[in-house]
Amino acid sequence: MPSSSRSAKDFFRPLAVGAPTPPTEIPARPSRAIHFFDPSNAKMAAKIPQMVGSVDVLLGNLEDAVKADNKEAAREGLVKIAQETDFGPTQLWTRINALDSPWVLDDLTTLVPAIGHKLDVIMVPKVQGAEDIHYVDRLLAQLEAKAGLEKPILVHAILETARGVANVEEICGASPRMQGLSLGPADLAADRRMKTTRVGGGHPGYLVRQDPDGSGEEAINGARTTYQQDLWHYTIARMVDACAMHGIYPYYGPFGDIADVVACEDQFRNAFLLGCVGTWSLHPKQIAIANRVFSPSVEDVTHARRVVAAMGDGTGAVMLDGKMEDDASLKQCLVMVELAEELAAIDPDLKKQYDAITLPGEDA
Ligand SMILES: CC(=O)SCCNC(=O)CCNC(=O)[C@H](O)C(C)(C)COP(=O)(O)OP(=O)(O)OC[C@H]1O[C@@H](n2cnc3c(N)ncnc32)[C@H](O)[C@@H]1OP(=O)(O)O
Ligand SMILES: CC(=O)C(=O)O
Ligand SMILES: [Mg+2]
Repeated sequence: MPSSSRSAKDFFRPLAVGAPTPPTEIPARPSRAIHFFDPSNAKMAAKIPQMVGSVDVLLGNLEDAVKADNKEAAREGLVKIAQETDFGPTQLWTRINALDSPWVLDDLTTLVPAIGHKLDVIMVPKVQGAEDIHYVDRLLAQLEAKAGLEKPILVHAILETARGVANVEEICGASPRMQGLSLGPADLAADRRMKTTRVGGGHPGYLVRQDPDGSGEEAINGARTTYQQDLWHYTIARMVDACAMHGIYPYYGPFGDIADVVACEDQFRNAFLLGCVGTWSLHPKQIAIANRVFSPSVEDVTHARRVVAAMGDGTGAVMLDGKMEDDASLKQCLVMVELAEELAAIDPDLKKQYDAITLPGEDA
């Protein structure tokens, strides 16, 4: 049951007369990389039409990282790009300004009538609780009705305040428009008064240390292995559970150390393994990393297909390569197989790789 003040029978009714009916299910559209661009930055904006087809989501950012003096130019720039570009299979998203900012009302009242028919998802920053989603939900319905839109615009919330994290389940269930959540590690760190100064990623001081080999000062000061820990594990795990419970999609967020492609890939992979479907890309070079990490490897798809084949009707237990497989490992393998199929449908390179897989006993 959605955590909404609306009754179950009203939950999927439009919130304004003439607005499109909200979805009862959120489609699983590939969104491995949500690529951010500043529509007020002429150099960046000029690159966007050429990026169509090479990235799953293009997101015109209007909030943080856009200078206050450029807020209007960013909004107008996004309208122009959206009107002039055929996005084909690539989704178009935007991140509006925060609900307590002086810009957000103009963001919504400009974008929905001008390009609402092209906008797939509106990302709302600094969401604190269901009340923020209810506000956006009603306003979007009114604007959609006025603009005569036929497809409802979906809503994505950024988890970047302590209150937002505490209310994560009610945020996910606040509206049938809810498409997903992203982690906002920079604002969240500030709001929690964490002692980091980075945009996402780890910290060398957040670690565990091997016990001393013996007792006394010499042992304590001796060589002891340390392991850096993931600062974001708890929040990502909460986000994944809340999203799964509500049938919506979790994403990692930004990785600000653009030069450190290795740690970026690790952070993305941790999120992928924990259940996230995608991440943000802040710079063109992060797109390839995200696409690689959030597409199951050929080895994983091969193994998953072998388990599916070995499990026959899907019940019972079998041994494969010395390991027990049963109904539950089959379900995990089906997650991989289905994701591979969804991605192959939009990514010809991946399709070629997955199509080339042959299982033992099959003809090559
Ligand atoms: C905490 C948060 O809220 S995170 C989300 C908000 N932040 C963002 O959206 C940041 C988006 N990204 C950016 O602003 C930029 O990538 C920066 C500032 C990080 C780096 O920008 P630059 O110093 O220009 O990077 P760099 O010199 O490597 O850029 C290479 C080229 O790629 C272009 N480019 C850089 N970032 C992007 C982008 N996100 N989209 C498209 N093109 C881009 C540059 O314009 C440049 O073009 P050129 O070769 O024609 O000169
Ligand atoms: C993603 C974001 O907005 C943040 O980390 O603050
Ligand atoms: Mg933020």
